[in-house]
Amino acid sequence: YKNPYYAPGHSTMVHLFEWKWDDIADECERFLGPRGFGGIQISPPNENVIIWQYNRPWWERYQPISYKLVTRSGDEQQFASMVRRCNDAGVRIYVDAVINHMTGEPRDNIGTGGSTADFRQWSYPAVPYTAQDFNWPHCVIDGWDYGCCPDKVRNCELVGLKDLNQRSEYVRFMIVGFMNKLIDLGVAGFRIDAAKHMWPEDLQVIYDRLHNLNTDHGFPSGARPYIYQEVIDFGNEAISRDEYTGLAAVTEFKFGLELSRAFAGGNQLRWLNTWGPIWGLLAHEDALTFIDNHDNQRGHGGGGVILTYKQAKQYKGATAFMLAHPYGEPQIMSSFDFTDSEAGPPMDSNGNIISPAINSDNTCGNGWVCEHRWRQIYSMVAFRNVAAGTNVNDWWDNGSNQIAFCRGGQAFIAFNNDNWDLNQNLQTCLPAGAYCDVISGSKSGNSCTGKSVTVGNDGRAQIYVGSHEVDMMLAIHRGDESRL
Ligand SMILES: O=C(/C=C/c1ccc(O)c(O)c1)N[C@@H](Cc1ccc(O)cc1)C(=O)NCCCOc1c(-c2ccc(O)c(O)c2)oc2cc(O)cc(O)c2c1=O
Ligand SMILES: [Ca+2]
Repeated sequence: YKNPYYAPGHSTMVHLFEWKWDDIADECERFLGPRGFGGIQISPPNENVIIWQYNRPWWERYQPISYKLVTRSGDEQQFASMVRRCNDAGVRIYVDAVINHMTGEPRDNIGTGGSTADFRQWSYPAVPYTAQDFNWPHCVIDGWDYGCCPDKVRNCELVGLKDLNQRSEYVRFMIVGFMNKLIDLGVAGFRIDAAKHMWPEDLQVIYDRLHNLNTDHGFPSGARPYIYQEVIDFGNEAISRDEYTGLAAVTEFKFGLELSRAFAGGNQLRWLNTWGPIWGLLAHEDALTFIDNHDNQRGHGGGGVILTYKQAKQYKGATAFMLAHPYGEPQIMSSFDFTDSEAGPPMDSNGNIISPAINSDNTCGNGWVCEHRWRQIYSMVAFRNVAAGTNVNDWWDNGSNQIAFCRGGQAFIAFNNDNWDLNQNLQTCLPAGAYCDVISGSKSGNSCTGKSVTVGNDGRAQIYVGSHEVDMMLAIHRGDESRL
């Protein structure tokens, strides 16, 4: 359950938060496939309750009302078409699976597929679930339960959301049926939402009943789904993410916290020369890593200050480090612009999601940020692909916030987060020749729109990153995007 099964030459997952299925399929063909992205995390594809009371908040999609594949992102036919088109473009699909709970008790009683429920009777006829399928006696998790009482965190209701009993054979049957339908449609795996709120032994039973990935979508026979479990754990709760790493991968929330601290200036970059498990991070094969996610970019989920698209220079620096370093399985957040942390995606007066506009310079409009389309970010996906299979070597730092390292003999990157210029003759580990810096520009024909770097026969080059430049890093590699 720890192998994403990316297509050869592809890496890196992007969370296309709240995107519609037709737009995702287009993005796979016109951008993500050609740029070597490995996969996409999509928003929950099953029917959720409609919450107009808070003007369609983003979190309404985390309140299931049925397992019908009908949401504001599209219907079952559009979902199937997206998976087919993306797999054909070499881009995998991972589903955000909300299986811990159903809805709370919202004011309105109608789902995105027209289903209704009787929340107060724990009755969801569109599944169907009835009261016997939920944990009993009904209780709500309160703050101190996280510190004292694992049983309550699993068996009571998370913020009042009706808590399913995954020990029930019927509930397991319905959840497994929902997930196997998605696997048979060609998805490559799942994010398990709120995994901390479910018993590991119940999850193990569910995972083991999942089908192998569909070989008609290019997966090897016998391939198991890639599963990464959302366990928000900063080490101060009774439940530890270590209870879940034996089952499948786990979201590594400390990763984004530590890199945000380093790139926001709270910790010197030189300390990153030991980046990896000795920082208290999960083992490499267990870790789904990210700077920010849909929840903590809005300040929820505990921890500390997290860099987002709103701190562009530092965010691009931290993201470049995430993609340049071999540790973990990285995920890039792709957001819509927001000031209100509850706000849902751009929508028209009927509540239909507005598609991202693609501008002439390949950035997004209509309120979509599309971090994955920022040159400094997509260029680092190509960097990561070229560097696959190599380690970090030839680390250099200036004792504070100027660092540089190679990836084998394939790629080189330098960062400058000090208030003075980086201007050093450094070992790039690359063959002699000319390279385009893929951060300040790109290769165009046989010239560079940004900086160019000349590497000598000894692999060394003069590396310059001014402290006032738009970006804090310079990256070159042996791939076509950089090598002249
Ligand atoms: O802010 C939110 C939603 C947050 C959220 C949603 C999906 C996630 O995957 C997530 O990690 C957080 N929801 C708002 C509004 C809200 C929604 C429903 C409700 O009954 C009450 C309020 C909110 O203020 N929520 C309370 C703080 C965030 O508490 C939530 C957590 C959560 C936060 C920190 C933890 O350490 C933890 O173990 C769980 O997970 C969810 C998972 C869900 O599937 C649906 C949820 O409503 C929530 C969820 O409310
Ligand atoms: Ca639960």
